[in-house]
Amino acid sequence: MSAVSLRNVSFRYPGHDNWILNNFSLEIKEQKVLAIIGKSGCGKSTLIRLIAGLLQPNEGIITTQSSHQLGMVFQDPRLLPWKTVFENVALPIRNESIEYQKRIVREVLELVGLSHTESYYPSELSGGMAQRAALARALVQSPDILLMDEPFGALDAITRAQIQMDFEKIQQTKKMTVVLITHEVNEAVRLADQVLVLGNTKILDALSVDLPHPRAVTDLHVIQYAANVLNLLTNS
Ligand SMILES: Nc1ncnc2c1ncn2[C@@H]1O[C@H](COP(=O)(O)OP(=O)(O)OP(=O)(O)O)[C@@H](O)[C@H]1O
Repeated sequence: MSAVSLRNVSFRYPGHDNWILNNFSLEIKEQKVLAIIGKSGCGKSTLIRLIAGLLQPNEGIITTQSSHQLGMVFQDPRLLPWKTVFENVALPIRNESIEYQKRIVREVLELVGLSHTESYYPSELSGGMAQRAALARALVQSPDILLMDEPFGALDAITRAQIQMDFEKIQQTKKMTVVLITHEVNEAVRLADQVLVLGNTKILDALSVDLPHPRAVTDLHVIQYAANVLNLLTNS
């Protein structure tokens, strides 16, 4: 079953001649992680903005199952500096009762390993902690679909590996439909069920990653899949 479906979608930015997507079709399967990888400027962020409904296609149809709740995580955490971690994470549910906010925010903060930072301000967080807070803010509405645009791209290698491992665990419990944009082949293979290689205006290749979770980047099978993706990418 598809959570999101794109049928013959074409898109170009207003005032620009070049098509970013041209007659593009894609089925995003429910509860699976789809990683999108591709050269800089090929249209990955544009694709995610179209799925989020932040941009409208010039042609074609994008359908998201109507009951689905969308969450988004960007490369930068985009926390409000004058609000505490609790208040930032609670923002999407600020109209709910305080009791409800407390219960849910504490639940997601625990999930991302930030229980101790409830009253911190963003300036008191490390880059990895801030990104965890951004993830918590996206999880607070229990999204069925999580759109992630290079969510761990600005983090150092060790922090990134830790947050990937935690995200893998969260995904194993929550079973969201995830679209993950990444430049990191290892990250794609570690987290995704399917890796798409995007080229100018179209999908160049797709690879299913048929390995059990949790996956270690040092696992020989993971290394083999990563080599295959790298191969597709360099030949694209
Ligand atoms: N608001 C905009 N107006 C006009 N053109 C844009 C706009 N945003 C992006 N583009 C162009 O669309 C193309 C695709 O951009 P997009 O950001 O989707 O690529 P990307 O694959 O996500 O790149 P990167 O990996 O570098 O983040 C690029 O040529 C870019 O210059």
